[in-house]
Amino acid sequence: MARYELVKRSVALITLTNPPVNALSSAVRHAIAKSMECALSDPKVTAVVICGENGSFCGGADIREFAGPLKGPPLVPLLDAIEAGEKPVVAAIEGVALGGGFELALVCHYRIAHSKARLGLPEVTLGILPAAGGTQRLPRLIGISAALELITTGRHISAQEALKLGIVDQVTEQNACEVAVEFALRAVAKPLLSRRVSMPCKPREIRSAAVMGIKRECLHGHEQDLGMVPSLGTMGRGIAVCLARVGISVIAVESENKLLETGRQMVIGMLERDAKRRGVSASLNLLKFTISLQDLKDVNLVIEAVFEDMALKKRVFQELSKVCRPATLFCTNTSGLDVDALAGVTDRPHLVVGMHFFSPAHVMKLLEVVCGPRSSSETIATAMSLGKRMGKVRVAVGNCPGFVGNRMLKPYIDQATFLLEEGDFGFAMGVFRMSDLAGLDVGWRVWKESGLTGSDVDPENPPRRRQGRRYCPIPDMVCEKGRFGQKTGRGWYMYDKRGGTNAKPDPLIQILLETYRSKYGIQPHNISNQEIIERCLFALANEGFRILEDGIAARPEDIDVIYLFGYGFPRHRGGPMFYASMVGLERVLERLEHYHQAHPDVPHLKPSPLLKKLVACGSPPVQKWREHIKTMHSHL
Ligand SMILES: CC(C)(COP(=O)(O)OP(=O)(O)OC[C@H]1O[C@@H](n2cnc3c(N)ncnc32)[C@H](O)[C@@H]1OP(=O)(O)O)[C@@H](O)C(=O)NCCC(=O)NCCSC(=O)/C=C/CCCCCCCCCCCCC(=O)O
Repeated sequence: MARYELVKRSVALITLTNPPVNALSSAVRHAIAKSMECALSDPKVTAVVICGENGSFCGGADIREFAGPLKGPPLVPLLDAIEAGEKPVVAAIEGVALGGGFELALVCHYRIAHSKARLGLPEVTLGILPAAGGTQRLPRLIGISAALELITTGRHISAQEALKLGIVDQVTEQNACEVAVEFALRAVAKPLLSRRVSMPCKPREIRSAAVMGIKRECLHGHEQDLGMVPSLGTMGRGIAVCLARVGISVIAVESENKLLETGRQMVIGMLERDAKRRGVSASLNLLKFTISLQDLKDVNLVIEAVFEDMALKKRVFQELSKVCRPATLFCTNTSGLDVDALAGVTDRPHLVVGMHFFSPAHVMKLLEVVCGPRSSSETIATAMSLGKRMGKVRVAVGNCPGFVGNRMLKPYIDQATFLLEEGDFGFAMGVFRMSDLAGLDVGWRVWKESGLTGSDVDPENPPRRRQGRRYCPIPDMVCEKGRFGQKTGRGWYMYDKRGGTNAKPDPLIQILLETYRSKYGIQPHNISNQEIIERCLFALANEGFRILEDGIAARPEDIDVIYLFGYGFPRHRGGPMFYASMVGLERVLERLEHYHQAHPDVPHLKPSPLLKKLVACGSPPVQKWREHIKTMHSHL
């Protein structure tokens, strides 16, 4: 009922032999179980291929046995054992893989299909469910909506459709079995964890973590450890508190005893206040403070929270690679830098992931887990699970400048400053308060690094244009006056003291604006509330559509969660993407087209192709947008 042979010296070839369609009769199930046992226990065997005789993989349950009592080995444990095995198993699908046959293919770690093959779960046509794992594995492999459609219709799909959906790994015109054998040989050294469809990648248990921060001004310092001074900054302190209060032992890194003592007292104070509020005792025994990087040699995971500077972060990661165990995970707390570039300087790019905490880290709920192209599934799962343990709302996002939240801020802030330049709406908009809170120097530094402002800009360049598009230099002018927001007591608003939160309009900003407008001959005009809202929020959502197209966020709901929990988007509006759907995608498109026509030098106002596509498809509800997105990131 199944033939077992060794091919290419190391591949166990299991051929189902139950004509006419190699259905899973009791004898076939028995033979598969025996063959798998042989293959897994034979040291000569490094990989397995399962195929069917006479050009048919497997037609599912043997309908000839339906009339009698159920007998023979149950299918589910057999399939689970194939999937859990430590040797790669490849399904070579010719003819049909239906019902239990398809479920057998789903437990194999790879699937090769002949171009004429057909796959499907026809159980519904028999009045039953694909209960040998089909209802669980298929949605995990291709997503709930695509799987539901196949399960509830029972329709057969072609090999080409299966490839498009991500069910098979390769379609071939040649002998599928021969192709699968070659494929299996190449799969031998590869990790199997992420290929087991039913098992979401298991996160590692994190018992000890290190948090390190380094002050910006120490970038060019000359301390012994890193050639710079580690310091427990605001983010580092917040992260250390989050870790300790959920029972993870923390080593906090400092560079000198004075800074160490200050950081220690602040973290302990925060933990004690937190414990008092929650009526528990503070877990101070979990904390260790050190000035020696060598103390990190045994930790499971490091969260680097140094100043937002690529060169500095790279140096830190190079040093950490030398000190830490090869299996230690490296997380970078960055609000927008390239996680993969950092991974590239380490000896373990697959163990590097971004953890974008929001300040103050022990209060703010949101955590963007930034998946670099080389971050392994286990690394991502560990960061997600650690975030869960820390009580965070976690969203896995892709790696691009600013990730999701901060990338979307750019068009939003741009619109707010253009509106400020053009018109007279006072300072009623949240974006200016938010910028003062975050620190105006943060964006200023990013614009400088990207050549939008600063000494790299050609003096001949028109002041209100950069890189071929409209630019508003007013934020630079504010920063040039040393007005960095709340922390300096002056920004877009004035505050009663440094670090004060009581914002008042500042007549000096009004004067700055008037001088600026008269210099450039700008006639201020009244701008309606509607235009302010539309330009800011539709530009924000438009970037969200681009993020979805680029595969940086897996679904619109993720973007909404980021904006609700990290950026204070009004809850009752549901987030920028839901808001756009409530306004009506047609209306959003029409207004963006209108504003882009009026401001052709602002590319962010140009409607994104996905928005246009959704409108062309009749503006489906948010939950259905995913079906119209081409790029899918399997690890998000
Ligand atoms: C598409 C087809 C496969 C082929 O179509 P076509 O090319 O047009 O040819 P046909 O003329 O239709 O068929 C050719 C011949 O093949 C026979 N045939 C087809 N399918 C089967 C089959 N599944 N079993 C047996 N024989 C089959 C057909 O009768 C023809 O024969 P003949 O020439 O007339 O002699 C098409 O045929 C097709 O669509 N087939 C049906 C596919 C199907 O519905 N499959 C079943 C789906 S349900 C399923 O798979 C469920 C799986 C659950 C697990 C099953 C395992 C059993 C577990 C029980 C264990 C319990 C033990 C418990 C013990 C304990 O715990 O105590």
